[in-house]
Amino acid sequence: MQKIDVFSLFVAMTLNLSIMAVALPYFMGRVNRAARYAQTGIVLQTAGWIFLFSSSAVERGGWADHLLSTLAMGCVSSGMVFNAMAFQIWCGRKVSVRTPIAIAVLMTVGYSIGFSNYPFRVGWANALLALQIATVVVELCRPPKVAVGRWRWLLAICLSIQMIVLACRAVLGAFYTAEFPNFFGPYLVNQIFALSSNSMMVLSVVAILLAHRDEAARELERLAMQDSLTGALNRRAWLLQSGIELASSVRYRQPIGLLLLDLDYFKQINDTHGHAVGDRALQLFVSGLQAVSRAGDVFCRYGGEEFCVLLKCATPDAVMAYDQRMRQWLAQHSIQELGFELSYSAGIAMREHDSDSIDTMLQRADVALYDAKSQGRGCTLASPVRLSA
Ligand SMILES: Nc1nc2c(ncn2[C@@H]2O[C@H](COP(=O)(O)OP(=O)(O)OP(=O)(O)O)[C@@H](O)[C@H]2O)c(=O)[nH]1
Repeated sequence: MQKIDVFSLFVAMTLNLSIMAVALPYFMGRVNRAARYAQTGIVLQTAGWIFLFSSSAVERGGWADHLLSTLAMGCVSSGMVFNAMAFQIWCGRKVSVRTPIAIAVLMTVGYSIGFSNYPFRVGWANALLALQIATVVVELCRPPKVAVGRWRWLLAICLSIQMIVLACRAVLGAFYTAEFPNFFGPYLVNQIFALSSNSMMVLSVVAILLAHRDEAARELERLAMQDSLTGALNRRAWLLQSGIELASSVRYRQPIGLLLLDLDYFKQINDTHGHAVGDRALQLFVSGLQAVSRAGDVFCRYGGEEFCVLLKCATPDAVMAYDQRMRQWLAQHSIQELGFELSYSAGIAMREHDSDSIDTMLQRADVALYDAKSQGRGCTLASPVRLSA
């Protein structure tokens, strides 16, 4: 252990961090907010270490040492804030980093004020950095809001190790100053710190790349399931989910209904008001479906200006009630938001036999919809009976 050269280990780590700080943005290309935060975190950590090295090259305790060391503390702690923001987004949470920011400010200001007192500044900086990391570890251990991979535990372990070593350095620096007079000296805790910092840095970057890959996979899945204009499920995703719901309705002997809705004279809307207004009408229609849907109702943009809703545990009356709520919602909102009345025709199909599939129900709903169009539009039919107007 005596042969381990702390200074060289930290130089190697800073060099690797610097390469990463430059290479990651270049190789990751255009990335979203979380990855940008993580990259910024790495850049700040790198800057922190460079300042720390620079401070060891100037007169010890002088103004340059004071300035460079304070900048180092500010960069390292704010780097952790950016990392914390990235981790929160990757865990599907809202960004909330008031505590890590408060600790970063408190640590940097306290460090600068107490700079001339070595035991104080070492104890203070290391203890608060350990505390800041603890808040990030706690966040990582909370159940995430989206499905995330094992990178979360990898990061939690890496950060916990860093936190323990920092806490040890805080105690040694503050209370055993004579045996621990500087950062790069050949002391056991420095050697452990240098070794763990090196390996944890490599593992943390691996975890960050894994988190980024996870997020990209989630985004691809979302794009594959969602209609990009309206945010509603697309036909493929709806068919998948509807198949499952239909099977479950057979298994538990529950009624299930399907409503196929088609906007009236939509070509005319596009021709008269322009394509952008047509797009807004589609988005408004989906807002309406969202507003009137209840738990268990699954809707999608089936294609063009056609939408489909599957209503679980719904009798024909419940499907009609849904249709009425939607017509009321449109009557209240369309003129106000679009400047004209938006109406639709619809067809209803209930599951009649255990052997019914979504396809057969869609065919029946389509026949009813065709009849509704033929009868003048703006109404809902469940073939062969006209149910509403
Ligand atoms: N703005 C916009 N228009 C779309 C989109 N998708 C399909 N359309 C248009 O929707 C129109 C559908 O026209 P039709 O099938 O004749 O339907 P319609 O005019 O509503 O006629 P009826 O259904 O019989 O009342 C076409 O002009 C399509 O170009 C879209 O994403 N945005």
